[in-house]
Amino acid sequence: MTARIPVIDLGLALSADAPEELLASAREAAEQVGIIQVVNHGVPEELIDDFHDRIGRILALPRREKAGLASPTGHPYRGWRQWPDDFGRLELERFNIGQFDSADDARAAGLPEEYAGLYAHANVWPPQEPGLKEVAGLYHDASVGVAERVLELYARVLGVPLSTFPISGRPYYTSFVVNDYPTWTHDDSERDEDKLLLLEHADGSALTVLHQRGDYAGLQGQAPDGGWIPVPIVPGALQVFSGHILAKWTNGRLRPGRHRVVAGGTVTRRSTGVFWHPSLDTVIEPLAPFVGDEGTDHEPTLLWDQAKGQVEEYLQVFGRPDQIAAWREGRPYVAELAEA
Ligand SMILES: O=C(O)CCC(=O)C(=O)O
Ligand SMILES: [Fe+2]
Repeated sequence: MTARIPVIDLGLALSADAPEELLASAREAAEQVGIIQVVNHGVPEELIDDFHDRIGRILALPRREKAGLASPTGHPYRGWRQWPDDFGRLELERFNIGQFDSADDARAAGLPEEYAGLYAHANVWPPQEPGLKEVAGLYHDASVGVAERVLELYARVLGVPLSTFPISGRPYYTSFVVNDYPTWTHDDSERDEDKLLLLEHADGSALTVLHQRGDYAGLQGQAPDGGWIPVPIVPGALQVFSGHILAKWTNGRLRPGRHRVVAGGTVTRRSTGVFWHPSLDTVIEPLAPFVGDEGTDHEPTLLWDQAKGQVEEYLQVFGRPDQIAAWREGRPYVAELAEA
């Protein structure tokens, strides 16, 4: 059977009378690709539009003004940032929002002291868009609700109770990013591999809830045979990727959704991802119903051990020398771009 990325009516799929074929298509996609699109997902269209429009006004500001929205301390996951490729050509622009505005806010929300330092580098809230913070909060929370409902769907299609997954009663951990991809004017290669704006990867989350807008299917998901399946823009739909945590919980029964982004289209492509994880003190390991007689090859890992070193690891792999210097010295980093 050819792997597919279905569009699932989430409300219907979670209802008592969900059609069998709908549940089967969700299960097949989760087992084979790790990506679905969802509609009737419960996030109001006006909220998605409001967030999209507000962040769009920020991204449309002149570069000089946006440079003022870079993290004041060079944190790679706060505020505005541009990613040039090796030729200095703009590949991706991002606006990152931490789960809490500050370590104090994290403590006040009940995050144990040992983790509060993750939020020592404040969020950047653009003065140009005073309502952004509130709308971003609503959008984030609604996306978390979608992740929770998709996990409920996957529990259902796997035939296990939702309580199998260690997610209740403790604060979840999230990250939140807006991606803005330029149109690609540098060459007219026909090969997608020559026009990658975001390299293939699977997310480190349990589930990622994405919203995409543009005029072409730039997002692709990987099929079991290694081929790439376009994820078309379906108005109103959200995309949900299974991350490494879900794959590990299910002992590999559910596949982590590998995905990448290629250039194309005539307008800027934009996506917003909310990466949903269990609480930072969770030991991530295959869960009992998924471990048969043959056991598991997965070692247990503490989520905190993954989260605490994320910035250093990222900079070691991808950081440019001037970016690393800025971070070490606690000053903003704005990438050099080649002259257009
Ligand atoms: O832009 C997209 O569609 C995907 C973004 C993504 O994969 C990510 O931010 O991890
Ligand atoms: Fe991703």
